Amino acid sequence: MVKLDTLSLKEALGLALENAPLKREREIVTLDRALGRILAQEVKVRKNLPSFDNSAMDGFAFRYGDGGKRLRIAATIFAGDRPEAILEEGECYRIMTGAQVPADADTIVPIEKCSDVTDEAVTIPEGIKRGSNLRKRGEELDVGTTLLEAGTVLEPSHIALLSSQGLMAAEVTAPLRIAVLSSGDEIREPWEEAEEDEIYNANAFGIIALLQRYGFAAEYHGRIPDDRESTVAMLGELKRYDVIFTSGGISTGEADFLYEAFLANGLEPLFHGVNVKPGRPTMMGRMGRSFVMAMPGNPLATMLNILVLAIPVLFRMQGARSVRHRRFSAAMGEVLKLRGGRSEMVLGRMREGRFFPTRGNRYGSGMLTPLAESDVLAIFGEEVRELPEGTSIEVIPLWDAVEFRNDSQEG
Ligand SMILES: Nc1nc2c(c(=O)[nH]1)N[C@H]1C(S)=C(S)[C@@H](COP(=O)(O)OP(=O)(O)OC[C@H]3O[C@@H](n4cnc5c(N)ncnc54)[C@H](O)[C@@H]3O)O[C@H]1N2
Ligand code: MOO
Repeated sequence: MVKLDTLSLKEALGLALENAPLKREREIVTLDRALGRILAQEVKVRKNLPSFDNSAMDGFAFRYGDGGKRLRIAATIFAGDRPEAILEEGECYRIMTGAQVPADADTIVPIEKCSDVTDEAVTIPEGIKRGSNLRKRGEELDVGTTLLEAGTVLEPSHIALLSSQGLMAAEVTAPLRIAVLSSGDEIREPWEEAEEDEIYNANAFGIIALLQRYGFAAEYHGRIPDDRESTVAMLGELKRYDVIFTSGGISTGEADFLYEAFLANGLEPLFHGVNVKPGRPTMMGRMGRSFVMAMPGNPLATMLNILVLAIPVLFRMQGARSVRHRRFSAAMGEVLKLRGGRSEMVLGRMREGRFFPTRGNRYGSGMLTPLAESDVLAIFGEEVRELPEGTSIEVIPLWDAVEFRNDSQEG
């Protein structure tokens, strides 16, 4: 019989992040397909932003020293014009937003701040600061500097930045190939007929959807057979996948031979057993070039451990430069007592900055409904036994649980 490890959640996550193999293959995608993909190489600035001095306002461009004077309008400059510098003494330009500012003007005042505006002349107010409303060439981005680093997870802002550089495609890491399998004699697929003593497969499609939520595509590979030999054979066929998810059959029970079947296929386990509730039997390791993540059968345990342990690892494998759980501070909305001795994941809902444990934290890891009633997750350490109302804690939003940063801290 297998004896489970008692790694802390933090140690388990650390081990997995360190040891999960990186996806090396790359591909080029057009920017309309690049959202959520991960840059495979640094992109440098190739066009200054802005690329010419221009006006931030519809108004008048003048020499700073002429503030407070009445000036003749020498020319009107529109966006797209290529104006010459033609100012004589006592003159200014009428200028539109985004239009080039000639070198002989250095300050811009919006039209609504001026007085006595006619077609020929304008009175500029006093006290306008030198350089006001002038967007200088290169002030935002300078040619040759780094625009985006390798490992950036492309957000809408990044797509806009790449487009601003005249780029229409990006080199990103190829998507991870992910297989999902389930195990258990009692499991029937949703399209099969389940007797009273059989249960429908909730995990496989829950897992696939959870992965999709975070931008990963997975294929359902079916049920693991009930006997040892065919299981060994089936796992042996999975080596073309980068990641293999299973749910169930990984605990210490008589019928839980999944672990041995992985070992028979060359699995090098990183850990089997995490000191967390729920999720105790979770196992991860490398099998050839594949990374195996065997999750517990209990549906809630599977979903929460994928969120907490698997999603950050997938981002790392996919090439993300840094990934961590997104955490918000909150206050306990009511007292919470815990058993202690094991980290505990507690589902809850937020109301006005306060955290309310779902059903007073009285539910089992075999259930699914608590997840549907919750929007955040709090994780408490092994030493925590009581959290009085008002205690400040951190919560992870369930459906937006990761963030990407430059610093290398994970959590
Ligand atoms: N002696 C011990 N027994 C158990 C321990 C332990 O440490 N010592 N851990 C318990 C914990 S915690 C969990 S979690 C379960 C996990 O066991 P397995 O990963 O081997 O999972 P199964 O026994 O196969 O299934 C558990 C439970 O989940 C249901 N299940 C499985 N797959 C699905 C699916 N695809 N869709 C819906 N439901 C599924 C299954 O019917 C069982 O009810 O072990 C405890 N026991
Ligand atoms: O820890 Mo088990 O994973 O309670 O459900």
